[in-house]
Amino acid sequence: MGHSAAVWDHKAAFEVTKDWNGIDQILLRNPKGASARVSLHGGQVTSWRNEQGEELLFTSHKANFKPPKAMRGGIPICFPQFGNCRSLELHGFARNKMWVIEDNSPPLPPNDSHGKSFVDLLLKSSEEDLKCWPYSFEFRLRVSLAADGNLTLISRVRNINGKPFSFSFAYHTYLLVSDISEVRIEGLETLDYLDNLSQRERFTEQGDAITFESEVDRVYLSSPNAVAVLDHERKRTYVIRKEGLPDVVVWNPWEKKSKSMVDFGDEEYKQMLCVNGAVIEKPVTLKPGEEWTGRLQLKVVPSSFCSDSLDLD
Ligand SMILES: O=P(O)(O)OC[C@H]1O[C@@H](O)[C@H](O)[C@@H](O)[C@@H]1O
Repeated sequence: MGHSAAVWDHKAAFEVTKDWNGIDQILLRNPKGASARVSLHGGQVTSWRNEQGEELLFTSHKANFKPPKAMRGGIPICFPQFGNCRSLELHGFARNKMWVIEDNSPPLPPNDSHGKSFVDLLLKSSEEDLKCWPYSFEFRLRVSLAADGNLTLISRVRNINGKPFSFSFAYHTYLLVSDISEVRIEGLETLDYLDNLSQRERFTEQGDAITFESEVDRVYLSSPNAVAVLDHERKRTYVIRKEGLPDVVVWNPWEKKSKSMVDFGDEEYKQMLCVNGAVIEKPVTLKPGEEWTGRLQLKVVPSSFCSDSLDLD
């Protein structure tokens, strides 16, 4: 199909294989051996590995990869809503749909593909979606892996019909951490957040950095464009950079909720942390013909690269 994994000359370089449910998945590789996997089910990134082959995203051992539910882990796409504010299913339908590969996606600025291995996916509203959300859209997702191993997701949502619509959105990123008790988030201090554990009541973050000792389910509002997740035990830091995504969901189910989730191990909360980029408090409104773009870049740096030099502005 014109996309060979061996190609490395600024063209899309990917390989399509089947997962164990027979669903197409795309494998992206870079020349140094880093890789990422994207499933056509949900357009969900299911794996991201560094040059040493170490996995960087969490996937539950009890994850169910069978459609129509999104699998527990990786990076599910929440659209056209995050949460369950409307009559739609929780976190919207996009994560439960089959996406298609788009060979000639409308161009993005050249620096979005230069030197990267990438794939473009497309989701369009189906007859079934129109019954519960009567708006015609095209959702384009580019997933790219750069030569330095950084993973970038670019979402473009276009209104292609006669009436305006509004949506909320999140990349529900499940980061793999060594021990949740040893993890700290920087970049969200002093911000206001909505607490999902208190009927979305608004609070102001008081801590110098966010640490974990119980269930957390919050939406931090209007955050800076970079947030860092420091994993002391593994001596590495995830740096999340985002554009068009003002809010950040921070979620860890902790012990009790973990036990109530059928597709999640009782102890797995210790190894995962959802920190992401989202648009939740002020939904995006698109008039016919308008398009919205939301970018998320994930990068891992050694923790010796101390937070003072992370430049989280
Ligand atoms: O089980 P789901 O639908 O993937 O949702 C997982 C969690 O996602 C979080 O973002 C929500 O804030 C939680 O309330 C929710 O439980």
